[in-house]
Amino acid sequence: MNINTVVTAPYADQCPGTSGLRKKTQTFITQANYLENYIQSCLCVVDVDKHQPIIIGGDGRYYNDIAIQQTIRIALGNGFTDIRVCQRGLLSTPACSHLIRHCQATLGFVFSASHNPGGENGDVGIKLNVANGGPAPVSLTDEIYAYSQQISHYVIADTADIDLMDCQYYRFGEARVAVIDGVGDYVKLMQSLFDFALIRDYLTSNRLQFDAMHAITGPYAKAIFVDCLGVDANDILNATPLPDFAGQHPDPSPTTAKTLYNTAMSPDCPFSLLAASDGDGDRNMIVGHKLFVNPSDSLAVIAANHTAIKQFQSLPFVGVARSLPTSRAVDVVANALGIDCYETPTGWKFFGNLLDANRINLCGEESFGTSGHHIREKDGIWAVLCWLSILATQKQSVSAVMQSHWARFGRHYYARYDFEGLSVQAGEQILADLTQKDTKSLQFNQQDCTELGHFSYTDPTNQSHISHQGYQVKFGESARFVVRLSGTGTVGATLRLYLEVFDSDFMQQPDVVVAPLAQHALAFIDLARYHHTTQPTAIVC
Ligand SMILES: O=P([O-])(O)O[C@H]1O[C@H](COP(=O)(O)O)[C@@H](O)[C@H](O)[C@H]1O
Ligand SMILES: [Mg+2]
Repeated sequence: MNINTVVTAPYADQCPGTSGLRKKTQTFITQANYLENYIQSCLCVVDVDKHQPIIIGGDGRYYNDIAIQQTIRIALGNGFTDIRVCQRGLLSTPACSHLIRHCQATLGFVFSASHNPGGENGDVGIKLNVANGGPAPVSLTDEIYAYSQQISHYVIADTADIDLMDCQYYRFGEARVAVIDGVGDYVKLMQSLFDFALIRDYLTSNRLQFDAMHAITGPYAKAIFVDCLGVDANDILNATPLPDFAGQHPDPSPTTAKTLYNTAMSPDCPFSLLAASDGDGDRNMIVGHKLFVNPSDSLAVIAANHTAIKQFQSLPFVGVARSLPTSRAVDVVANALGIDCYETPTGWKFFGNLLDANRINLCGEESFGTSGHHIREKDGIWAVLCWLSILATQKQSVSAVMQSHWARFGRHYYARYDFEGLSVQAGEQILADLTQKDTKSLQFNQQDCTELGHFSYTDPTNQSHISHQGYQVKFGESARFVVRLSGTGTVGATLRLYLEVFDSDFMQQPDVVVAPLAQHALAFIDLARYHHTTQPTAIVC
């Protein structure tokens, strides 16, 4: 095996966002060494035993094949001797997290831009996960970025493409590249965490519809829902991963998973539970007949019903965590259970240390992410299995489960308004100017503002500190809004406004309840000064 050293030069824009490096596909295609620079930077900085396994896969999107083959060559060039690549290159983010832990790997790459569109004109991303199975922490991504800014060369093996169709080994001197099954170990993990007999029995008289959105969860959904749990294969929509996701946006939301959502809202919907996952399989959307379950509520319901889930039956249920903009519905449950509840910045990487320290068993985010201590990533299919376990145990519909939850704990009405297409400068200016606001007379529904400011977080396990993670305005326990900039886009800036209003009357329309708070927040931000419209481009409600 020949190893070549290739001279290169830095790209200024290789700073990772909320979840890895995400750019337009064309950035990777047209800019020489763009991928290679970043992979080399990661491998130089990680400081791991090169004889331990590393895992490589992706969500099946356009450019995955090139990224995977080049990463194998660069890993070989850098002296890694145990490289494990998934069959056909297919690996979901949660399955990668599990494989890392299961094989005692030191790191894993998932090539995915998550819920962002794929194809030649879509997006490509590089997610790097570390030895605990979780996303690389900020300290590491900062170092990777710093390395990428002074890179002068990368090292690459002169080897042919590996055939990824079948599971087999390839030897290169003392190094081995193994093509492994990316699905089987994850299926075994799910079988160990849930009572499959209970769920299977429930599904003999109740139907699940699942939308894999032409993305990575198709093979996992077939193996779990169809082969193990007896779901009709026709009830798994868009189950074959396609490089361009059939031109769709692989985002599990009411607007993008439209067919499934419309089925749920139709009077004669035959399904008890409808669900979807995103490009790389870590997000989930849960819908019942005529009821969209807000992700923040989903987290609270799973916490309140954790005893219905086998995974949570054998260990003490000690704590939960949510990101700042996620509603406080789970806080109320944690309070009732007498357990800890942590508030972290947006991004799954902030949950890892809490999970490693056994401070929490369950965590989630408003952005359609939920997971437990079984891995260090959010997990779309796992969340669906949690809901199936709850429905099978309670023997009630999704809306009955929600109504009894709200009757007990009250309801946190919630919405997220997204304003896309801002310039980066305008986005940053809005957040900067919030600091200057006069807030003395700020009130909502006769309630004074009780707290406001930029959110900072000190990780209680290692005291690492991070500031400016979103601006929060609180009106006691009764209402709150948060403003932050998205960290997952690839063009311009997206401003997100998160709105939360608590009411014990749970039968109102969420959009109606949050509308006055939205007006209040938009006036506070003074969005019209920075952007041509105050109409959101998308509302998740
Ligand atoms: O894209 P994913 O599924 O990896 O999701 C990523 O981004 C989300 C926020 O996105 P934004 O910064 O745009 O609000 C985070 O909540 C999530 O932890 C992170 O993994
Ligand atoms: Mg994702």
